[in-house]
Amino acid sequence: MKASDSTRFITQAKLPTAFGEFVIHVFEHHGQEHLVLTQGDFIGGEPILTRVHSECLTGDGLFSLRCDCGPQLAYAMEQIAHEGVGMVVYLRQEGRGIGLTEKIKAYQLQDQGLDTFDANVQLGHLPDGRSYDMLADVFKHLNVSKVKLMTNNPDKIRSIESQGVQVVDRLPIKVGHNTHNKAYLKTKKDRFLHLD
Ligand SMILES: Nc1nc2c(ncn2[C@@H]2O[C@H](COP(=O)(O)OP(=O)(O)OP(=O)(O)O)[C@@H](O)[C@H]2O)c(=O)[nH]1
Ligand SMILES: [Zn+2]
Repeated sequence: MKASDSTRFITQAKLPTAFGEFVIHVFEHHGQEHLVLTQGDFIGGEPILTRVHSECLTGDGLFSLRCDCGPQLAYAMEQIAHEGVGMVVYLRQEGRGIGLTEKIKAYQLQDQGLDTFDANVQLGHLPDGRSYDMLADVFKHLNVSKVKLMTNNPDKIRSIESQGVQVVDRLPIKVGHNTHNKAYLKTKKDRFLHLD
């Protein structure tokens, strides 16, 4: 790995939240900031309850019902607080890596009848343009080698394992279903092969 490919730890601070006190860690990879919220002490070798969450400004910050991101994030933080130990890796990969403006363009195409997969393709993007390469250094910095991963996305599990981190358990995360995101969630199962 070239030095420029590595993920650098920048700083950390306390972050009191509605779900208890976390520590927020800032990392930098290719000029992009990524965040990790941790709670509790990580004991080397213990599997850590983990959510690897992709940025969704509309869902995480603006209460959008088009997706399930906001409730998934809240659920993950709640579960971590319940366990007392865990982390949310918050990757700044808005719109599955295509960015906010392109995601809203994809929404416009979905308003016209395309599904989320085809909308990305029509705009000239991969259906899912995310990469998880930055995670190896992040996990190493935090001394995490095993995770209990909250996800329905099989790609995410494979990508994380390819970074040398063992996914010892996969915990489904099924919250935030509503009438507006019914088709979106069906497409995730049918075309992105998301798990139950
Ligand atoms: N391009 C695009 N991105 C979207 C759309 N809806 C949500 N996103 C983005 O998708 C990402 C979340 O991906 P999801 O497929 O919901 O979930 P996941 O992270 O793959 O899987 P889980 O771990 O099970 O939640 C976020 O970056 C959102 O901004 C959409 O219609 N088009
Ligand atoms: Zn979302």
